[in-house]
Amino acid sequence: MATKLSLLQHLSRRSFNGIIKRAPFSSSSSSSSSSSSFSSSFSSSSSSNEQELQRLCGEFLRGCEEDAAEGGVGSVDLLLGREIAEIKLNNPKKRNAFSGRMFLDFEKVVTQLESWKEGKAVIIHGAEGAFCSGGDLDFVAKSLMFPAVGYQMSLFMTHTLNRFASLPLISVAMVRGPAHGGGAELATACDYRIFTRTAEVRFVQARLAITTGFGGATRLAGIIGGKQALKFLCSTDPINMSNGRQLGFCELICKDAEGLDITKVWLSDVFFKAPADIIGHYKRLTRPLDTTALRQRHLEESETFRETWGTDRHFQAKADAAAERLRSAAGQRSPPQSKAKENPQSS
Ligand SMILES: CC[C@@H](C(=O)O)C(=O)SCCNC(=O)CCNC(=O)[C@H](O)C(C)(C)COP(=O)(O)OP(=O)(O)OC[C@H]1O[C@@H](n2cnc3c(N)ncnc32)[C@H](O)[C@@H]1OP(=O)(O)O
Repeated sequence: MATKLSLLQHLSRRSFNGIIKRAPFSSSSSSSSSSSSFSSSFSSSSSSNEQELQRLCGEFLRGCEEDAAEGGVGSVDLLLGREIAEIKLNNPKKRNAFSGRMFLDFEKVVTQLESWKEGKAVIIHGAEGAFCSGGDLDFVAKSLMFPAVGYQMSLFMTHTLNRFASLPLISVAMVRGPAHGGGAELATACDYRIFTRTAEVRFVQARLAITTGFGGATRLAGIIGGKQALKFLCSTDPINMSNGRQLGFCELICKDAEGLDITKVWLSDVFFKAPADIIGHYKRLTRPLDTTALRQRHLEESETFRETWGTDRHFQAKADAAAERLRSAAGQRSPPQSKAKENPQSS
């Protein structure tokens, strides 16, 4: 039912209901350089819905700026080559989890790529043996555990990944090691995925009693079909070298050390006979026919995320998962799941 409402109607009924007043990101008085650079990326927006989207994303970015100013770790680095751009997620001590600073960086990288006319492809990968372990749980715990702020994050990342997916470039996620939670969602925003032997794409959100926040469920269903997507989202089973190609999720599997080189050779062999502008035209001409329905589904995904994010059940499941990680690091068996996970009314 929520999806039938316009974003603006929906927000006025549900977003600013007091929860957001407690949320650290709710301050809307200050303006900042990166929020204004973000705003400029909505250049064609004129409707009130899009202004509202812009405002909420701006608020999320201001919170990210606070994290960066307080010494937030990690970065998203862009390396522009002759034909290929490389985006490196760089927070290796946390398996390249997204800190506030990295959300900011990622948006800036997408803005830069939007004006890169010479390029043909972009590869996204992670530093030091991991792709990305999702949101930085320290940043999440400090600043994001409110439904209204989770919603801001979800709108922001879904929109930024849609901008990324619309670049006139062939995009590839080179997945080495874990791509969990938001990291798995990131991999779905690319045109193609190349796995190394250690790749493990896992939509762990269900275990955390939340749904996907970055548009990943909609995108996964587009890649492997609704029936398979439903299984991997609910079971949290991994997509890896044993099933990735069969599912149509990844194109190739290679050794860890060769991931980047193989990806570049594959891009060049398959795509680079075409000039950059022709690649851009074909990107546009092969995009989904019904983008309105896609946007509507993404909005529904963000609204569903808000329903599940920051609830008691989410807090409990997050604590259970952390305890489980500690136990498995210590080589112990896990006890039964907590009651909170079984009872959707507990939030
Ligand atoms: C916010 C968006 C939301 C969404 O919409 O999906 C999310 O993304 S929620 C976050 C979902 N992600 C997770 O729950 C992943 C948690 N991490 C893991 O399960 C494991 O770390 C791993 C990714 C499978 C890697 O395992 P392993 O290689 O064995 O490494 P360690 O577990 O020892 O981790 C090393 C180091 O990194 C820290 N770490 C890992 N992930 C995160 C994270 N997401 N945020 C912050 N820190 C993270 C981990 O705590 C270890 O730190 P030290 O103990 O200090 O070395």
